[in-house]
Amino acid sequence: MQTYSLPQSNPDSVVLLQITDTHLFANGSGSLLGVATKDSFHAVLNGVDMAARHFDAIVATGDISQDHTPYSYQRFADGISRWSQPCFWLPGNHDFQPTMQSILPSEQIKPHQQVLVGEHWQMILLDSQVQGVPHGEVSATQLALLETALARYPDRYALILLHHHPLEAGSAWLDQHQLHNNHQLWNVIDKYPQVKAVLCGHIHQNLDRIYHGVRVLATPSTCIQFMPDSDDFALDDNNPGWRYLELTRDGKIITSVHRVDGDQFKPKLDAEGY
Ligand SMILES: Nc1ncnc2c1ncn2[C@@H]1O[C@@H]2COP(=O)(O)O[C@H]2[C@H]1O
Ligand SMILES: [Fe+2]
Repeated sequence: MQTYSLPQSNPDSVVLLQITDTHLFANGSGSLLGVATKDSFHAVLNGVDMAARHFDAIVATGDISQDHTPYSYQRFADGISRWSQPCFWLPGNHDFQPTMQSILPSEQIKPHQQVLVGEHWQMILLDSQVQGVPHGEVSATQLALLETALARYPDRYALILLHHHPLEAGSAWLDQHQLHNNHQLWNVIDKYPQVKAVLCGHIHQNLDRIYHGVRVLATPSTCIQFMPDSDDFALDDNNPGWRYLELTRDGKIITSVHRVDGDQFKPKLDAEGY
């Protein structure tokens, strides 16, 4: 497995910017439940620029595309090209990996699944996609890759990234689409105390829990948001957002979710859906 080394610009910590669930289309006016996802994606990019907070890398945790087209991925690449920081991405249930890879190699977007982050951390990006269905599974190959990475660097704190949530988020309609073999992921994690957090997307909402002694974080989409703790499908009128994660030299994670201003990205339930 190829490993990427991300240099540490600040001796005390490394900062990641997480962007997730962009659901982009080739067609610039492509919309999901009434929200033009290119526009909301760019509103998040502009929000990050307004925040003017330093970050060392971008992590994009899946559902980059809604229509599987190569150009939808090019839209993502063009959007983040305003920044020079490297981007690490992984597939969600809506992604189509052949076209996702068709825009690589790219100067900025890296295909690596293992990243040595500064001096004290590593991050491991997993593929939890099951072609054609919304739920996720981590294959034996992905579990072996994770275990190999963790065993290789016992002295580095570990952040595991994947698209699907590896625990019940609290909404029945959504939890049917969680990581179906999450017990197998947790069986591996339980063996490696250096794992500090699991970071995911998919549920289009802010989640921050401790599970098996590990922090589990999910982050708002850059387009529509799902209502937390709702057993039936329900949209939330919270705005699109992003997350910063500061990984400190002593293994702490300082994280915050931020959202765009205004109300131009409120979804419409009766609009065209998934
Ligand atoms: N009304 C619904 N009931 C159940 N699942 C849905 C509904 N609407 C969308 N989904 C699926 O649930 C998934 C959760 O988020 P995704 O964006 O991955 O894609 C979504 C759809 O595949
Ligand atoms: Fe998803």
